[in-house]
Formats: sequence, C-alpha cells, structure tokens
Amino acid sequence: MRVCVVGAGAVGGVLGGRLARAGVPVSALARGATLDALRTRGWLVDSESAPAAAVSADAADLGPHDVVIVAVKSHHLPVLAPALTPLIGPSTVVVPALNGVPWWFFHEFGGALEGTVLDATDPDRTVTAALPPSQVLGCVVHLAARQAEPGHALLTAGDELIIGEPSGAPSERAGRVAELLRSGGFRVTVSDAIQRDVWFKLWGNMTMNPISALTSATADLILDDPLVNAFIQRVMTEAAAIGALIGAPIAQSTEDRVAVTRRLGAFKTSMLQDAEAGRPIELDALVTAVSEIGARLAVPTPNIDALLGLTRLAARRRGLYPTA
Ligand SMILES: NC(=O)C1=CN([C@@H]2O[C@H](COP(=O)(O)OP(=O)(O)OC[C@H]3O[C@@H](n4cnc5c(N)ncnc54)[C@H](OP(=O)(O)O)[C@@H]3O)[C@@H](O)[C@H]2O)C=CC1
Ligand SMILES: CC(C)(CO)C(=O)C(=O)O
Repeated sequence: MRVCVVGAGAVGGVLGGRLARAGVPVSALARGATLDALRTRGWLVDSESAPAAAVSADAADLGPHDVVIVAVKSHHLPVLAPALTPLIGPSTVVVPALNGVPWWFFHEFGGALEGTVLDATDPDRTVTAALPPSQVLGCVVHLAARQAEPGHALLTAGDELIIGEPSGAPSERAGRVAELLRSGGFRVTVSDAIQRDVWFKLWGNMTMNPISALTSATADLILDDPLVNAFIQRVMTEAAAIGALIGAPIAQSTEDRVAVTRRLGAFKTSMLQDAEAGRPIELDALVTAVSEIGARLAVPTPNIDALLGLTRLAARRRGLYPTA
C-alpha cells in the first residue's frame, strides 16, 4: 500500500517514520527544513530511520496514493487542501490525523446537522472539495509527539489510534488501514462511532489548550485555580450538551475528566507550546467550531464564547491568529 504523509511534523513524522520502518513505502509532502531533512536522511522517528519513498513540496511530483495521512495543523488546510488534489485518486483513503472538529465531521453522521460544513474549519469549502468526505476514514490520535528538530519526530507518550467510517458502518478499507497502522506498531481500534471519539478528545483539549495559551500556565496551575477549574467545567458542560444533541454523548462527568488531566501534572499543552514558539494556534478547530455548532443548533454557549473571545483577542494581539 503506498502511503503519503502530508505534514511531516510531530504526528506525521511518527506515523510516517513508524510505517516506513515497517517496510511500507511512505512518501511525504513537506516544506522547508523538514523537506531538506527528509530528502537527506529519510524518515527519522526516535532513533530509528527509514528511507522515504519520495519527498516533495509539490503534490504533482508525488501523484495518487492508496492512503493519504493528513497531519498538518488544521488551520493550514483551507489554503493547502487545493494543492493536494494530485495525491487523491478515486480510491484513495484520506486519514486525517488532526485534533478538533474536522471538515468531514457531519458527513453521514445523521441528525439535524447532517452534511453541514463548518465555516470555522472550511470557510471557502476548499477542504471539502479537495479532500471529499466520502473518501475520508475518520481518525483520532491518542499519542503525544514532538519534533526534536525538522524531520526528527519523537513519540513521547501513548501509541493509540482510533479510526472509523464517518457513517459508523464496518468497511473493508477501515480493516485495511487498521492493519497498515498496526504494522507500524500502533494500537488501533476501529470505532463504529468515530464522531463520538472525536468529540470526547475535543472535550478535554478545547478548554485546557486555549486557557494555557491565554495564561501561559501549565495544566497543574490551571486546574489548581478554583475559579478557572469551575469555568473549565462550565465550558465542558456546554460542549457535552451539544455533543448529546448531535449524537456524540459523553458518559464521563466533567470532574472525572478534569481529574484525568490533573494526574498528568505540570505539562504544557500543545497550544501553549505553539504560542510560546510564536506559531499560529489551532483555535478554530478546537473552539470556534464548537461555538458555531452551538449557534447552528440555537444552543446558547456563553462560556464557550467567552473562552473563544478572550483567547482569540489575546492571540490576535500576539500575531498568533488572523485579524478579523
Ligand atoms: N503533537 C501531538 O502530540 C499531537 C498532535 N495532534 C494533532 O495533530 C495535528 C498535527 O500536529 P503536530 O504534528 O503536532 O504539528 P506540527 O506542527 O509538528 O506538524 C505539522 C507539519 O505540517 C507542516 N506543514 C504545514 N503546512 C504545510 C504545507 N503547506 N506544506 C507542507 N508541510 C506543511 C509543518 O511544516 P512547518 O514546520 O514548515 O510549518 C509541520 O511539519 C494537529 O491537529 C494536532 O493538534 C494530535 C495528537 C497529539
Ligand atoms: C494533552 C492534551 C489533552 C491537553 O489538553 C492535548 O490534547 C494537547 O496538549 O493538545
């Protein structure tokens, strides 16, 4: 199976590198220093390297693949997606390894918002046009990775991936992709409700990540502040109510979910790391999208909107989010 990774950063580097180590031909669409590193020494994950099948900044050089793993930060996609069409043939499976509410989320999900494309994550519908939801196999990434340097990915915690058809139905392609990912040493679950898995992960990071970017605080400090902790749980309560309405109910209590995060100690969320490095933050997929879903359902989201407004303004002031 020919695989192409779009965005060979932390997650893309781990996925691509592990698959390449297992003997899978994995090419990369990359740019800048990452492109140079992949060209020179191939994939490098932890201390293990493997040749890259092909590497280019131009998808036309790479051509159609059986599986395209999309692992850029979600805010890159609206501009990048149209350039990805040469990678996509009629039977290509697109596996988005992204956090937040993805562009394909309401495809074959049923309910009041069936087929909705969100302005928050696909404002000009370029992503939906270039990466058709019918070719998407949903994915949730439950691992932590970072880049030691361009082209050198480190897997720092976890190894779990959840994949699933947006419709929830079993499929031959889900089985094929699960086997592929397992060959890279990942623990893979095939879900019959992948949107629930997306929503559950989002439920944790849609609060911690923006609050950390807003306050520059590690997770322990955020959760030790009783007012911030209570605010987080109000945001989570609103998000859980939306989840229940769209068919992604959450069984856990907010207290229990927060306790799980608290046990991780004094860590910096990925959004805080991006903010500190002066990189744009992934606010739209994590928070703007949830606010938009609430608005589309006419569900009031005062706490989500307060979080969004404050984080967006702070990020704009620091050049980490586009101005209106
Ligand atoms: N890191 C983690 O532990 C986890 C991350 N996630 C999610 O996975 C997704 C990817 O995150 P992560 O791997 O951390 O992000 P990174 O920033 O490490 O990697 C993204 C990569 O995409 C590249 N990229 C962006 N635009 C282009 C372009 N136009 N052409 C070619 N390459 C491009 C970036 O290149 P450049 O460096 O040049 O900008 C970078 O190498 C996000 O949605 C994140 O929230 C999910 C679970 C865990
Ligand atoms: C670890 C966790 C859940 C914190 O919100 C996360 O997803 C992130 O840092 O991006």
